[in-house]
Amino acid sequence: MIQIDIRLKGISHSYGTHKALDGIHLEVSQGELVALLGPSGCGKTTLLRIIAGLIPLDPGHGQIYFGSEEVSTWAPQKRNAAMVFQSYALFPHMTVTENIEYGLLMRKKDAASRQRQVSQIMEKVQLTSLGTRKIQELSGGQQQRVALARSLVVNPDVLLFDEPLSNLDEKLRVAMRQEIRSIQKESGITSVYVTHDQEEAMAIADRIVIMRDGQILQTGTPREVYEAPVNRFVASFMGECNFFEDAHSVTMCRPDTIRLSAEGTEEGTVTWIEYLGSIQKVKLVWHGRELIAEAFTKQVKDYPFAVGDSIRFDFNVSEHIRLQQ
Ligand SMILES: Nc1ncnc2c1ncn2[C@@H]1O[C@H](COP(=O)(O)OP(=O)(O)OP(=O)(O)O)[C@@H](O)[C@H]1O
Repeated sequence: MIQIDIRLKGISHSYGTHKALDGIHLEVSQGELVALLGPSGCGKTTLLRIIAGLIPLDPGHGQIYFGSEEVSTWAPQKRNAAMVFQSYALFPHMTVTENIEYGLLMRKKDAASRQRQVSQIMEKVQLTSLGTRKIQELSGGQQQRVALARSLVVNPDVLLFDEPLSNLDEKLRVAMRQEIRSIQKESGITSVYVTHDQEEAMAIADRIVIMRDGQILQTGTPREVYEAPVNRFVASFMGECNFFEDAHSVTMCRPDTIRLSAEGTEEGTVTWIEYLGSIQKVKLVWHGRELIAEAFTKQVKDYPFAVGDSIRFDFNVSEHIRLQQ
């Protein structure tokens, strides 16, 4: 297959007077999966729909390239991009096979190649045994798999995911995101994946794009945006943090870098404990300010504490991350 990259240059979009996207520059490499992550209303869906061609790009509001082709004004069908939605958008009265075959029929493929391509894809997403079932006879996870198969079968150059897992329960979401990740890697289709779930983005993406108010704040690998966030917003969006501020700078540390131990040189008072199985979250007051720490439950067994106790801990200031204000 031919792998293509996606390049977005200076994309802007307004709904009436509201500027939903403001000069977005982004490159997605061949075979890469990039997640667009940000709070509700930051412009993720608008950007995805512009890439798909479902929202036309106004003249002078940027350019979109798929490989060496500028596709900015192309109709959605011509772009050969497939979308996977949270609402599945399947035909309920048709069988699994018919749903998957639909895109090939529209492209006027002959019966033999339709059958071959449909059965290959059904095997890949483990639907072979469910081919004759109607959509309403499937679970949410199985329906999502049909949606994925239906997108893959037409051999798209680009896969666009719009919060595909948000209708599923937690366990299924985790299983499906691993499946999507491995199918995407195996097929090597350049992909953009919209989510507002930071953990999902970290698990699935090669790189994460953090957006706010129609702009990109940071782009990086999951590790980069978690461990080296550029500012407070990105730091907080990627996980809990303790901020330290003086007149000249802001630094932060993640809760797991505060080490609770009887030998610790600092001392605080425990105000709150959240038991989460293998780890426990602990709030403590230290020199009049609140810190959030995290400890492995097996370590807590060696150094037990309760709310109201005085607790010892260490944190290494040299490990703190310096932020732009
Ligand atoms: N059709 C529309 N008409 C007017 N405003 C819109 C329209 N669609 C989206 N918006 C506004 O544009 C901004 C960006 O919306 P968009 O749907 O792209 O955000 P999002 O990051 O995908 O949010 P969510 O996570 O809630 O889906 C929001 O402020 C939204 O209210």
